[in-house]
Amino acid sequence: MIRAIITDIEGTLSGVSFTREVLLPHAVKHLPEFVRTHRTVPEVKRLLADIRAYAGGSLDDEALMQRMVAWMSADQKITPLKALQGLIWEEGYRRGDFKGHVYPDAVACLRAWHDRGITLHVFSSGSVRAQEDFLAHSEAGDLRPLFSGNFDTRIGGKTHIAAYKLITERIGCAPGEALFLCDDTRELDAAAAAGLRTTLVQRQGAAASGSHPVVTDFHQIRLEP
Ligand SMILES: CSCCC(=O)C(=O)COP(=O)(O)O
Ligand SMILES: [Mg+2]
Repeated sequence: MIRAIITDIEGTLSGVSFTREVLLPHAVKHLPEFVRTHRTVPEVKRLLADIRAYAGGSLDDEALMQRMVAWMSADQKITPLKALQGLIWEEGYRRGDFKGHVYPDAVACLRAWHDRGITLHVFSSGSVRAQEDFLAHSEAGDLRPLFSGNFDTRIGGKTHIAAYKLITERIGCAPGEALFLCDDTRELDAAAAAGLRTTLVQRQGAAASGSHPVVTDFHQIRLEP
């Protein structure tokens, strides 16, 4: 029996184009000004130091800025970079520059599963803070009350089996009682290896499936074995 559902965001609950065409360009555009005005804020200072270390440690400020822009433009999922993006997006959501895109079928099913007593969780490369802002400012309103927990790559990489074991431990269910919904087969493979049930969400209806059940819409998701 499924007691917990864990969902990815980009490509699953939300369109890839929202990240690529709205969020990432926003972060790239506002990065220089954000760094200039926040570089002494302890959290930002620590994230910049972590990103510089990830880049090899030797880049000067200008080179680091160029590297961050290149990584963001390529949607690189680097944990401290994702955390920095989350801080930049927070201001964008607050100003009303955009709302989080969510597929209506996903919202309807999440509400129904929540009403049935299934707990809902997010596991995304976006930082927990970015996830919460996305849910709070979604096109369908504030979705945070539906969710019992959020996880980002600080718990482990999304292709790492250990991350899924830790998540189910934190949720307090057996791996086999959790269903992971995602658009990335490598992430689903890791979840399945950890013992979770899995479903591949292919919003574009593409062909590749492998060993995971495939849906194009949340209404097609089966919770029964
Ligand atoms: C709310 S996070 C915005 C999307 C994002 O930046 C991201 O990296 C999502 O990746 P996912 O793991 O959800 O595919
Ligand atoms: Mg995804």
